Amino acid sequence: MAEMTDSARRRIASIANHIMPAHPSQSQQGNAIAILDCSSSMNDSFHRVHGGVPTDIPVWTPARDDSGKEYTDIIYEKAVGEGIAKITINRPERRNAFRPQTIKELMRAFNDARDDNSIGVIIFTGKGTKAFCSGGDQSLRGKEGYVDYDSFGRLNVLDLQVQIRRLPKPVIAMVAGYAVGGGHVLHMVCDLTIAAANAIFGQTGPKVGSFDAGYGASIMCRLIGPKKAREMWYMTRFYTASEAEKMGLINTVVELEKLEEETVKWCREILRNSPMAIRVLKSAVNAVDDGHAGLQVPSISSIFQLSLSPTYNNDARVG
Ligand SMILES: CC(C)(COP(=O)(O)OP(=O)(O)OC[C@H]1O[C@@H](n2cnc3c(N)ncnc32)[C@H](O)[C@@H]1OP(=O)(O)O)[C@@H](O)C(=O)NCCC(=O)NCCSC(=O)CCC(=O)c1ccccc1C(=O)O
Repeated sequence: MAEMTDSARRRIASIANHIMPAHPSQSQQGNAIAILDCSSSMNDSFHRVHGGVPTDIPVWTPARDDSGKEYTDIIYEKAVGEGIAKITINRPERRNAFRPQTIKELMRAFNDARDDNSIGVIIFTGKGTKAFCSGGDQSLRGKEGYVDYDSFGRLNVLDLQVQIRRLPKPVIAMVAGYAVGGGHVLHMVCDLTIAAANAIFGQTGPKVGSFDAGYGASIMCRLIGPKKAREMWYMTRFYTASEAEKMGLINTVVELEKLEEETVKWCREILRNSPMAIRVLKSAVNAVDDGHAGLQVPSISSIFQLSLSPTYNNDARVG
């Protein structure tokens, strides 16, 4: 094979950066080198690349928010050198059921990921392979619902749902095992859901006198239609991952072993696109269900402000 001149190398690097713009957290040079590797002969990175998107698992590093508090119920991580955050409910012994403390920690982590300009996509998942989340922790539920003022405060999961909907970055639910009850609503409020073949979806609330007459009802109707939504809520049946996919409840199903790999691949594909376009599209897709409250999302008002500014940049990553 003929030796490549420096100018040819630079030209290919420039085209490569045009095709796959570097994420702000990557150096332009690093990104170009990755593409150049693909364009050269059959080497290791060529094999790792599928459809132009690397398929290797990122290196996850523990992340913190600025409260200085430790996490007990969740794991919060960021991918080294990539714009991906991962937030994991870490109560596998309870099938990742949430208690008020869990929700408080999730809200802190989602806030941090929202405000971190190097993050473009957030993965939301549960520890282990048996459950994404089994809903509210039933051991804390008294006659008056999930109230334990002394130790935790009220169960604030509805605030978390709103936070995920308003968050101006895509949140991807990565589901292995059960996503049931309030845990099922949590995957529904995410932008996308990628499920392992062992995933099970369902609403269990009415069995224990609980219901979600907010997003839990409205988004479900939007996703699967009102007849199927009534079936899911009234009958409290469970559905397999392939049934859920056919119903339009989730985006795709993959083998359990490939779940994180596939989810990260989707994240990387999203990160190649304009974050501003994506944040406005998220608000737009949610607008019908979120009404005027949804239109208050900062992205919309930011765009008005930015478009009046002479320095307006279509790809600006505003917080
Ligand atoms: C999820 C299961 C189907 C899994 O079954 P299986 O794999 O056989 O495991 P188990 O042996 O049942 O469970 C293992 C272990 O985990 C404990 N556990 C499981 N789920 C919970 C839970 N939700 N809370 C507390 N603990 C849980 C279980 O007790 C076992 O512990 P051991 O010590 O080993 O015995 C199955 O576990 C199951 O059906 N779980 C219960 C699902 C459920 O009913 N969830 C609550 C639904 S209601 C809800 O989530 C609404 C809350 C809410 O978010 C809400 C939202 C909006 C408005 C209002 C509300 C509201 O206030 O209600």
